[in-house]
Amino acid sequence: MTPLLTTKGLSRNFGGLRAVDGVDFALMPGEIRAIIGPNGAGKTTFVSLLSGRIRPSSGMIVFDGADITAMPAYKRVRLGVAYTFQITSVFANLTAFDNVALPVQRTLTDGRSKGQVRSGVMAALERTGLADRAGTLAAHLSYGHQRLLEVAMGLALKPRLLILDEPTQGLADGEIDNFITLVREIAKDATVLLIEHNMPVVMQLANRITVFNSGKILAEGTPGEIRANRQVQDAYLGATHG
Ligand SMILES: Nc1ncnc2c1ncn2[C@@H]1O[C@H](COP(=O)(O)OP(=O)(O)OP(=O)(O)O)[C@@H](O)[C@H]1O
Repeated sequence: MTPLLTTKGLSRNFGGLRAVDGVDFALMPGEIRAIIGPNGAGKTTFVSLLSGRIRPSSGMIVFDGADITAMPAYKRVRLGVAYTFQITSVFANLTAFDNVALPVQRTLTDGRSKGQVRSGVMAALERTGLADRAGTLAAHLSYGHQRLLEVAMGLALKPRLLILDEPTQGLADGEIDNFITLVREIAKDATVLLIEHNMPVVMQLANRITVFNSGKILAEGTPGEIRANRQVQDAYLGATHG
């Protein structure tokens, strides 16, 4: 199988700091990949490079066989790379429906109709369980529902790769269970890359886990392999699960 996305020697410096340092990475189509690692390990910088939100200092990014290293973010969105954190800041004064209508309209480049927008919006709201909140102002949604609305906005772009940055942060336990179900559902027709600090979520959801430390990949493997990895325990898991 050919990877959906690869990086070669991907690096990003901030002044003298190598936030991402020579990363070789490959993501297979259809997988759910979690990125974990201590604070400041370079996780957000890495996914920001993939989405085009920031530019690499050196290295290369290939998506579906095309070199996208120099491609602006909006073109990557058209290719199917959606980064919720970047694209989908929820507008508090718009309804859930109108928030999702924004990315739906972006996907309908030629000849959009009201009916097409409506069905695209409702499909994304239904998948995230927000259909009955369509008319609610985003500001009046619970925090958990606002996070789900971000996912709905990402889904509305019909991504082939959906990148989620700490999607369960601030969710209640019951909402986390629903979120796990939702991501499994999304992964039936997309590849999912998520940065996640909640270890039970990572262990349940991920097919494979990539561990970042000091801008580099420290380890990669199945949840079982990562749990058993001494270096990972020392650098990260030990610190959070004493
Ligand atoms: N725009 C920036 N300017 C300067 N330094 C930055 C910038 N963005 C990130 N950094 C630095 O790069 C390093 C990696 O940060 P990054 O946010 O990618 O880590 P992270 O693994 O996502 O951390 P966290 O889990 O805390 O979100 C950190 O030392 C951070 O301070």
